[in-house]
Amino acid sequence: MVKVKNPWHRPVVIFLAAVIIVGIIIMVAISVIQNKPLHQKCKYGIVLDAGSSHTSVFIYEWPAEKENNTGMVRQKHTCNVQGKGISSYSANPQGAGASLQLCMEEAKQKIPAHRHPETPVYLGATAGMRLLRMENEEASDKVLDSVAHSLKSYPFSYQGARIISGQEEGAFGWITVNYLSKNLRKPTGTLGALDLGGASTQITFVPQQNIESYDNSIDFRLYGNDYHLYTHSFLCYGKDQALKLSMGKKLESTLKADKTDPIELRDPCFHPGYNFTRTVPNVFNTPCMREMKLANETFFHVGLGNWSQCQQSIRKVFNTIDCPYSRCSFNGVFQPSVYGDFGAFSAFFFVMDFLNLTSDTLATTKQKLAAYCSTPWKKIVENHPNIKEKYLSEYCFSATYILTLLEDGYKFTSNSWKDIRFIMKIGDSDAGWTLGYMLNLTNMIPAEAPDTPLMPYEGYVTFMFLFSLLILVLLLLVYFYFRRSTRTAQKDII
Ligand SMILES: Nc1ccn([C@@H]2O[C@H](COP(=O)(O)OP(=O)(O)O)[C@@H](O)[C@H]2O)c(=O)n1
Ligand SMILES: [Ca+2]
Repeated sequence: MVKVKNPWHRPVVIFLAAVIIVGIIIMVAISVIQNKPLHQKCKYGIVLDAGSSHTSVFIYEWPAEKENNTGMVRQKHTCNVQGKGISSYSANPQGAGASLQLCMEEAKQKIPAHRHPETPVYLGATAGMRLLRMENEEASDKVLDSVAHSLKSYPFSYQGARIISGQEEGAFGWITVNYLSKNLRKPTGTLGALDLGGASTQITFVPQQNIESYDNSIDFRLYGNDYHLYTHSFLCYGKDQALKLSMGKKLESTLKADKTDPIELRDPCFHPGYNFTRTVPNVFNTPCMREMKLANETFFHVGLGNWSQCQQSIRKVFNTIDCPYSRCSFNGVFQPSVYGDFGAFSAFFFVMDFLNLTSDTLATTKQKLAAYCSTPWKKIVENHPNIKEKYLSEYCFSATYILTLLEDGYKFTSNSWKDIRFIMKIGDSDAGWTLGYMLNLTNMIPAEAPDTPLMPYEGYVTFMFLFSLLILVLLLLVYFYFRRSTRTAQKDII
């Protein structure tokens, strides 16, 4: 028996296999490290939404190396400032700045200290401050100075405190919902935006028809796509101001019909059994209405709980007769037909969600709301002992106002009603104008699409892993094949 030994081939194969495996591991490790730092570096931004009813502080966060990709910015934290909106500090402007302290201290805790100096902070004030500016410009300037002074005292990068326009509020709300829905880099349609505040309401969408009025048209180029938007903001048509408009009209007609003392305002939008004493200036203290010559007179606000009469009374705050264009929403404002899906957020969501009316047909919504409005006030209070009576008493009015605004104002039909999605958040982030505002001011939405890698990061890692595995299996197969054929050759020789 002659045994032929090949003294070199087995160690060589093992050595080669080891080198290749180690090579692959190093290659994968390097590509992982190169594409994604081990510790994700985040950047931050702060936006204060100074609304008519309250101020909220939003902290946003995004991975530092991906800031130009759609959908990468997320809401890290929100803080609700105690007390009312900044416009309520007109008689005590210092109080406006001081009111922000607790939430700004919280922001200091939430954002890593080494990022503070580069973190931009913006304050945008909306309809409450627009109204204050109309009423008393000096007072509104003092309030803005006060909040600016307060924000500058923090270690962040202060970028300004200003009253944003209604067009900006509408357009940035639209950018937010479409950015969060990742609609902006896809050929698919976009989501219209419906925002209901306390003092104004906005409608923004990509229409199919021509926009006949210059004021309602906004053009954007985002990620290489052109968007031609219709937007309008109705000042005084937020739900709190609309309540004043509507009560004012009812009070006027009550006074015309019957001058008896005491004045009793019989209101179909409030529950049966509801009875509160109010003063006339309490209803008329707004630039949205001309003053009534009834200084300090009190009246009884008495609920009737009749939904259809309530809707009739609300219709009176919309002028749907005069229209200088081919078509209008109301008050002579041009509006093309609503088109596509809509996200309805802020008070649209809060009110409809509270009443469990976010997913019914228009007809069912009306039926359920009619039943709710006719529920006695005593029962409503019993069912919700933890909610402030002021808020609780207004849901029937607010929801009826929402239906009337959407149907009679914006001309949604029972068919297009199902295109409205009542939403509060998309993913982790609230729907609202603040995110869009920050994305715009930090240039995080480029006009042209940024260069994209051939493969997304996750796909790349998976690909590398599977590819390495394949090479390994092939190597093993070759090794075993080689070993078997050597053994067979050895046997043959034996
Ligand atoms: N949980 C909440 C929070 C706010 N809201 C209402 O949502 C509206 C928010 O308006 P806002 O303060 O943003 O006012 P604008 O300046 O946007 O008109 C107010 O009418 C609040 O009463 C609500 O109904 N439920
Ligand atoms: Ca708002």
